[in-house]
Formats: sequence, structure tokens, C-alpha cells
Amino acid sequence: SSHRWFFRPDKWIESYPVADGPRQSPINIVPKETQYDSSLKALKLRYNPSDANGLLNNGHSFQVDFVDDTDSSTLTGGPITGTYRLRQFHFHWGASDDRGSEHTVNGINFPCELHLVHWNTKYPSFGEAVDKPDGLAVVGVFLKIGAANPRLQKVLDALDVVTTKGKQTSFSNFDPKTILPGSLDYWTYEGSLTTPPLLESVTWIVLKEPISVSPAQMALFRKLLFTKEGEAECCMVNNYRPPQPIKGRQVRASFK
Ligand SMILES: CN(C)c1nnc([C@H](N)S(N)(=O)=O)s1
Ligand SMILES: [Zn+2]
Repeated sequence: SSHRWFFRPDKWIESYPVADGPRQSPINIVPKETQYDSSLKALKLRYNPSDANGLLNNGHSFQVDFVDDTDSSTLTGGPITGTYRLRQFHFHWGASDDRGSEHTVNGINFPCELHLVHWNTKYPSFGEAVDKPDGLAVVGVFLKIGAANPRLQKVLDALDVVTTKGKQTSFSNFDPKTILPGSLDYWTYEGSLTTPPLLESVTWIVLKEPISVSPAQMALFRKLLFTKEGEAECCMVNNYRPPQPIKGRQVRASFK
């Protein structure tokens, strides 16, 4: 069943030929091979906490959804032009602290990676934007093992009621800016969704500075299940795609 999906990302190509396309994600970021681009603007993230609208176990991660029918939670500036609306955020993590992130830096895996998914309002809806080359912008944030992160706790405390696939719970009044690091320095490159349908529609914006997460907090992520209530339990861990070929793409840096 679909939860076995993540165990064989090499098989995704059978159903999604774009899996070996020219702009697949994630990638390994080699800072020494990135190019500083002085024309890159600062990221401008303006989120309205009241747009937070529920938390769902979708069977391959958990996501916090946002009301996206107005421009009240947006991403502007950075490498993009125009206005992108926040749709949802979610995470990817490992079975142990030595892996879990999707992007890597100099081949180093982090235990977890946060993705904030935004869509380009030049299109009428997320559904219209999701398959366009400039349709989505995802901000990626690495989590590294350290002190417990109090900013994450409200999200993690909600997980005990969404253990199985399809479970959702109310979740409101949350500002994702509170879980971003102090610096918004970033790397950016043209890529794709990292789960099927792997659409090549994402401008990736990966923050250089990680946020902290404690081992106890990571244990909370790992209590989730890929499986539905009543099915044989399968721990939701290692829900990350490994790095994909760069295929000549340039990764730009917003910082020196
Ligand atoms: C349809 N949406 C919002 C998404 N589809 N795939 C997503 C992946 N989890 S990622 N990592 O954001 O590309 S997010
Ligand atoms: Zn993701």
C-alpha cells in the first residue's frame, strides 16, 4: 500500500517518468559551488497566524494547512517575482538523528527538514499553479539536534491525536515565522516536488541557518504512523527522498 512508497523512491519512475527529469529535488548543496547573486532580494515572509487551519496526517508526513483565499499569508522578494501564498507546511525526518532531511549540505544529512509551500498568485488557485514551472516556491529549513525548541512544541503537542493516516485536528492561531531561524540567508535553485507527482514547478529557497530540535522532540515525530487506524502499524520515519542529480543547474546564494 501507499505507505511502502517511501521505501523505494527508485521505483517512483515507473509511475512518474519525470522522476529522472532535468530539475528534480532535493539536491546536495555544495556551498563552495554556489554562486553569490547580489541581485537576489531579501525574503519577505508575512504570515497571519489566524490563517492556520488544521493539522493533518496525510500518510506520508503531517501538514499544517493555511487558508489561502486572500493575500494575508505571503512570500514576496527573495528570488521570486510577484506574490506567492502560503498553502501548508510539513516536515521530513529520519528513523535516527543521522538522517531525515531531503536537501543535504556537503553531503551532510540533518535529522529533519521543514517545508513551507507557497503558490504563485498569477494563477487562480494552488491546483492551477502546482504544475507550472513558476507555480510554487518552497522554503526549506533544516532542523539540527540541540536544545529543545519551544517554538515547535505547539505543533508537536498536536501530533498525539493524528497518529494514523487521515486523522486531522483543529490547529489555529500559529505564525510559522516563529519557527524560522534568525537569519533568512538562503540558497535557491529551480527544482520539483520531492514526492509524487514530482512536478517540476518549485523554486526552492533553502535557508542556510538551521533551527534546533531536541532528541525528545524528534521522538515525537517518530510516534506518527504511515498506516491507517486498524492496519498493521508502520512507523512514519525516513519520509525523505534522497538527493537527485543536479544536471547542470546553478545554485545561487543570497549571501557571501
Ligand atoms: C500538493 N502539495 C502541497 C505537495 N505535494 N508534494 C509535496 C512535497 N511534500 S514537497 N516536499 O513539498 O515537495 S507538498
Ligand atoms: Zn516536503
